[in-house]
Amino acid sequence: MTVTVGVAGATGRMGEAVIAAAADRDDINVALAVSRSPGAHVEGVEVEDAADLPGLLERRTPDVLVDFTGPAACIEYAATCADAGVAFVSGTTGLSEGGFDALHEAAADVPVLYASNFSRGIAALRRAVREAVPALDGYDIELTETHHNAKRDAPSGTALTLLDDIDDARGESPRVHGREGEAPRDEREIGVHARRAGDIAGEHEVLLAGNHESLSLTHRAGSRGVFAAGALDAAAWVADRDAGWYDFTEVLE
Ligand SMILES: NC(=O)C1=CN([C@@H]2O[C@H](COP(=O)(O)OP(=O)(O)OC[C@H]3O[C@@H](n4cnc5c(N)ncnc54)[C@H](OP(=O)(O)O)[C@@H]3O)[C@@H](O)[C@H]2O)C=CC1
Ligand SMILES: O=C(O)C1=N[C@H](C(=O)O)C[C@H](O)C1
Repeated sequence: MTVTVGVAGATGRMGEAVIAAAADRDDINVALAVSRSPGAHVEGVEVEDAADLPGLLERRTPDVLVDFTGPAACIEYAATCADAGVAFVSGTTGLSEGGFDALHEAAADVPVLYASNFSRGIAALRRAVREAVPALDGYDIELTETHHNAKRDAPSGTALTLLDDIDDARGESPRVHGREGEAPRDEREIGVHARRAGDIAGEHEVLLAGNHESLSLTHRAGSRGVFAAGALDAAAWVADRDAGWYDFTEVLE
């Protein structure tokens, strides 16, 4: 079965990667691409004006809209998809709690699949973290993420997901963002460090140290292609589901 997708944020780094990845697949057809900078062509696909999204969804009838934009656009497009009966897949990060509430509202009407990271390696890292944290009770934990110099949100969405995983595994811990001054670290705190440099696609390290040993769990994305492939796998998986909230881990089961 071929799944037809629309791509929101088509002129962005991820939008371009998604359209390029779709061009290599037989199971995905890009029916529509939008951004606030229409007129461009990405892999031969014409990028249209995001302001026309409601009408474009009605005329082109994609099965799924794949969104990599910014928080405001993500919330707006989720509601537009809910009105149009189009499934919504989003990897946009930087959403507030209210933003997630808005996505959950859309999930009452259409399938919504959200992931702060669409790489399989990060899914495996999350499992490893959930296993390591209780096994290394009392060890200090520090989380470091590194991304390209144009990334807007910090810490990354993936870092926030990993912090939630750590809280689930050992109870809520205070988060210390960067560190300066003279006080030693609190034994329960988690240091969170966000680095921005060059064109790094995305790196996350969870460091656990104590008892004269340390364990470093690290994931490095080699290119955005890895996220694009995961997002398209998610689009293909979610296209014919019932309305509801879905997670990338379900795609991988
Ligand atoms: N979950 C995952 O696996 C991944 C998630 N991401 C996340 O995806 C998002 C996009 O990242 P990236 O592609 O690097 O960002 P870019 O800035 O390169 O691209 C963003 C795109 O979204 C459009 N856009 C932004 N805001 C709006 C808006 N309000 N209305 C309409 N269009 C808008 C931009 O259009 P315009 O040209 O008009 O500005 C642009 O096309 C980020 O939140 C990032 O963290 C990134 C990689 C992987
Ligand atoms: O903006 C990016 O580039 C990325 N954003 C996501 C995040 O915030 O975790 C995922 C990935 O690390 C790349």
